[in-house]
Amino acid sequence: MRVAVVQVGYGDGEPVAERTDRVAAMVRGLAGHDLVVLPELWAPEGFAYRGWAERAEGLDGPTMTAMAAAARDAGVVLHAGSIIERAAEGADPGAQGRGLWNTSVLLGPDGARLATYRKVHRFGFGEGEPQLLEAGEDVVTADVPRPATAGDDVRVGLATCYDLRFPELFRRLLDAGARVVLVPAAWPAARVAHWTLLGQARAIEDQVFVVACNTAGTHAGHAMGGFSQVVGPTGEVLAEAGEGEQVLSVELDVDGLDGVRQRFPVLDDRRL
Ligand SMILES: NC(=O)CCC(=O)C(=O)O
Repeated sequence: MRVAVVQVGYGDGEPVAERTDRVAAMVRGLAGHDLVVLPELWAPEGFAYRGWAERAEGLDGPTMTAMAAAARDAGVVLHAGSIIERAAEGADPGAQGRGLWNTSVLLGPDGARLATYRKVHRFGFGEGEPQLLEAGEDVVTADVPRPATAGDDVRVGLATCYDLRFPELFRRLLDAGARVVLVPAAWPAARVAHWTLLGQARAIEDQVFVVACNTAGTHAGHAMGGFSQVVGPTGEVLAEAGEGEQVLSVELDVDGLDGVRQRFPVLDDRRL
C-alpha cells in the first residue's frame, strides 16, 4: 500500500481559501498513491479556537467539496484531515447541545465519503475543544481500496491527535480489525517528543502501522511540531518528516502484517 503523508505548514496570514487551493494542488500531485493523509484542522487552524465557530462547516462544505474533487482527480483514497463540523439543520446537536465536532473525513477515489470520525478525546485543559465542541462517541474503522497497487481492501482505524495518549482507543481499533491507524494532528513543538514516542508505542503495542500526520508552521501563537511519521508494526520508523512543510511517500507491507503477528504473537497473551 503506497501512502503519502502531507505535513501541511501554515501561519495566521494565509486565507483559508488560498490554503484550501494549495492543499488541493498538493493532493492532485500525489496520483499513484493508494492513500494520502492530511493533518487535523488544517483549514480552520488547530489552535485558533476563537475562530472555529465562524469557520465551522458541514461535511459537504467548501473544505470537503474541494478535497473530494482533489481525491477524484488524483484517483486516491484521501484522509482529508479534520474540520470543525457543524451539525446539519435539524440533526442531533450532541449531548451538550453545541452542534460542533472535530471531525475527520475519509474520502474514496471517486470523492465519495467512506467514513467520518468525531474526535473522542477533546484537548485543551478546559479551553478550546472541551469548552466549544462535542465529544465523539464512536470507534471508527473503514475498509479502504488500493487504487494504485493491486491487493485486497485494507481496514484502517481513525484517531485524532490527543487520542494518541489514550491506548484504550487504539486497542478497540485493533479489536475492530484495524491494520493501519491514521492519526492527523496539530501537535505543538513544545511536546513533540511525546508525539513521536506515543506514535511508536501505539504501533508496537497493537502491532499495527501508524500513519501520523502532523502540522508545521506557527499559528495562533503556537509553533507546531512537525515530525510526522509512519511507523511499522514492530516499531520501526519507515519514514519521518522534519519541522517544516513536507510530503512523505512510503510503501506499507500490509500483506506482511499477519506474518509479523505470527512470528511474535504477543497479542495472543492478552488477559481480557
Ligand atoms: N490538537 C491536539 O489534540 C493537541 C494535543 C497535544 O498537544 C498533546 O496531547 O500534547
